[in-house]
Amino acid sequence: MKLLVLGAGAWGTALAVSASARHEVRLWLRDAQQAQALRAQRENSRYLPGVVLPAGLAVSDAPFDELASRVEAHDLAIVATPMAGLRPMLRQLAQATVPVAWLCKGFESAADHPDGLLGHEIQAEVAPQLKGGALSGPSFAQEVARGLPAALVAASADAQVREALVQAFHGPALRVYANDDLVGVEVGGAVKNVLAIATGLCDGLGLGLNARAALITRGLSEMSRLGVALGARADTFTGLSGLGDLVLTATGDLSRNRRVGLLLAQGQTLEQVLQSLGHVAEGVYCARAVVQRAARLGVEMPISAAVVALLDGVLTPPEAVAALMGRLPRAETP
Ligand SMILES: NC(=O)C1=CN([C@@H]2O[C@H](COP(=O)(O)OP(=O)(O)OC[C@H]3O[C@@H](n4cnc5c(N)ncnc54)[C@H](O)[C@@H]3O)[C@@H](O)[C@H]2O)C=CC1
Ligand SMILES: O=C(CO)COP(=O)(O)O
Repeated sequence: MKLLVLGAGAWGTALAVSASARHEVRLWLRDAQQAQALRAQRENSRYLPGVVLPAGLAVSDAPFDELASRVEAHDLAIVATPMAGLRPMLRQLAQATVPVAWLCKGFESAADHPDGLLGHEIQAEVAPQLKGGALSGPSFAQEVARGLPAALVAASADAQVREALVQAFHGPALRVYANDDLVGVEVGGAVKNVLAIATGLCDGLGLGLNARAALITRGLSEMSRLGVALGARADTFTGLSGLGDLVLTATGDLSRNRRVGLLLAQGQTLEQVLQSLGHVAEGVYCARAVVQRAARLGVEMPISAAVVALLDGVLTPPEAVAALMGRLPRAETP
């Protein structure tokens, strides 16, 4: 297959490296200088240091407005930008006839769009003809790039997109499962980032393993409630993009979202935390949209709401914990 990966952060680069073993892959960057550095060093030292780019992996810095025509020379295009770049990219690719899948996990930030849309909702607005879908699931870029085993989920309402993703990325170290519940897969990928901030905070404050297990379990419950209200299937949330990615991101120290919580617990300001990360932490940008969409649907999301209050500086870390622990007793609902 011929694959075009649009965006060379940690995850786009890792997947391009992984797929290069079996396919012809072109990795596109918007920054010509960075592209030149990748070609010269055969390494993405800014976003994925220590991983050699295979000789067969091509690096492109074609102008953004030429992407629409260039994409047609490929069998599949992967949008590997953060959520903030998805809308402009899908608008650019709106006429593409080849399948297009995105990797970003989030709701569009309330700062970028008042409705806080998921990827497939953005697509419906700006590229309704496109054959679109999402590749998600528990997968730290550094491990996938090193060829360690992982399992992903290829989600789309369109079987052609699911099949293209499986054909492109399923291999000896990556299992790719198909799922037609795109809403559920996207909600799982988005909400787990917000919950990972909460779990990082919990661990950073030294609240113990019991508290962490409670947060993950009740977090999964609020993720599923929102997803089902948005039209997802409940069982998607016990799958790779729900429970799977929640466990990985909430407990794995490679997670940038978890790190946000850990560093806030140490007393750093959000600005200091974001400066030190050097990568995107989508939970920071979409937490407010998660809570606002939930509120419009009458869905209670107390953990996510506490994260928003923390990020806004309305509550300190101990106050956020007190707000959650001080809630009235209630029946355990899934
Ligand atoms: N790193 C990981 O292990 C995984 C990341 N993801 C998701 O993939 C998406 C990208 O994450 P990473 O590659 O890790 O991010 P990163 O922070 O490593 O790199 C971001 C890349 O996007 C580019 N970029 C930033 N803003 C942009 C914009 N507005 N338009 C176009 N390009 C833009 C940057 O130049 C950089 O190349 C995120 O939504 C993340 O949640 C999903 C699975 C695993
Ligand atoms: O989505 C991820 C793993 O599946 C990466 O999580 P972070 O963005 O928190 O690093």
